[in-house]
Amino acid sequence: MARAIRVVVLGSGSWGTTVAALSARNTPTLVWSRNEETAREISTEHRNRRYLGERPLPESLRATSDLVEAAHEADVLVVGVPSDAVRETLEPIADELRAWVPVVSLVKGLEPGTRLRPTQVMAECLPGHPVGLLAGPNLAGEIADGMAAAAVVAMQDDAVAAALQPLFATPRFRVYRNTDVLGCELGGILKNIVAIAAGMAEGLSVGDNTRAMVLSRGLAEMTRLGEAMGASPRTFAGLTGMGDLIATCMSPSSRNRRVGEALARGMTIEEAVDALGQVAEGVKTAPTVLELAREYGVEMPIAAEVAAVVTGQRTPTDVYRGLRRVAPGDEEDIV
Ligand SMILES: NC(=O)C1=CN([C@@H]2O[C@H](COP(=O)(O)OP(=O)(O)OC[C@H]3O[C@@H](n4cnc5c(N)ncnc54)[C@H](OP(=O)(O)O)[C@@H]3O)[C@@H](O)[C@H]2O)C=CC1
Ligand SMILES: O=C(CO)COP(=O)(O)O
Repeated sequence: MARAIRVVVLGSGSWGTTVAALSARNTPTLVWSRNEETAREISTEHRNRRYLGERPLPESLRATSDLVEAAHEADVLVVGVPSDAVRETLEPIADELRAWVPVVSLVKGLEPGTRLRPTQVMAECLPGHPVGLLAGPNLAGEIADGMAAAAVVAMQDDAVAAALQPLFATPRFRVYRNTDVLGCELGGILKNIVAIAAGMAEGLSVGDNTRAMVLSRGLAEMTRLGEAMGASPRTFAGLTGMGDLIATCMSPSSRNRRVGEALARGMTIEEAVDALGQVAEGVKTAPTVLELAREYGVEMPIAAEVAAVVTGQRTPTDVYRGLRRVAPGDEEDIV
């Protein structure tokens, strides 16, 4: 009998641990933490209290703080560290992985400096491995609580995606497939910026019409950039686009939305990020996305306002007062 596929998850934050817990229900799973104490807590107490409180983790889920040991075990490698830590995490294990181990990104931010998407960084660090992602409206706490949700495994090769699907799926976690890796990845990255705008709106107590405007115009500019870069516009209407945008902008537990709310209440960006104690990818990604928008000749007025606030050039109040700055054009003018 063939042995079971072994999944290794790099990163023991809220989402890395939650995905590892899903996978551990289906197949042997090991999570790597850079923190020895967190690895011990997961393996022996079946908890990750810093990120998931008292939620119990499967007893079968093992953890290690030895990155090379983790790499040696992987039949499938899942990467769940923040975007600015992907390269430094993967470079040391490039020669430790077996050939052709599929790499699945959970990461929703661009690499600062290079402007590369996480799957591009992964392909650079781990040449020859199939690289894709798992994304969708997946707030970690809700999934760790067993609430129903859905996600997408995006891989260029649909056969690889089909093999990965059952590793993460549970009766309450539906996993779809998509071959538009670029569109699925950009959806998860760009919605974080709109979520900061939605958080600012929340902190300023705007009306529901304003909330809806931010979401729908946010989706329009996400789609516009995605199509200019070569993604399918249809992807942005799905789970990884509109789905993730709605979940993140509506949920008080979204870290990106919470940063926006804190800014609207007068905190500086440094205070807002410190208070969070977890990653909010939209903060560093907003200025980087603007550079991409310029390169592709695409208008992204919401991202521009968010970038101006997170870099301290404007306040949330100025931004919402400044909604009139850009004259409205044709609504259908997506590209
Ligand atoms: N949380 C969620 O609901 C979802 C998150 N995501 C995405 O998943 C990615 C990971 O986020 P999430 O788990 O939420 O983040 P958290 O902030 O909850 O955890 C980050 C994890 O990465 C580790 N880490 C941070 N910096 C480094 C580094 N330089 N080298 C190695 N490890 C590092 C942290 O270790 P330590 O604890 O030691 O600091 C921690 O284990 C992000 O891109 C996020 O956007 C995607 C979908 C849902
Ligand atoms: O990506 C997420 C939900 O799908 C998590 O969003 P936050 O990082 O804003 O919490």
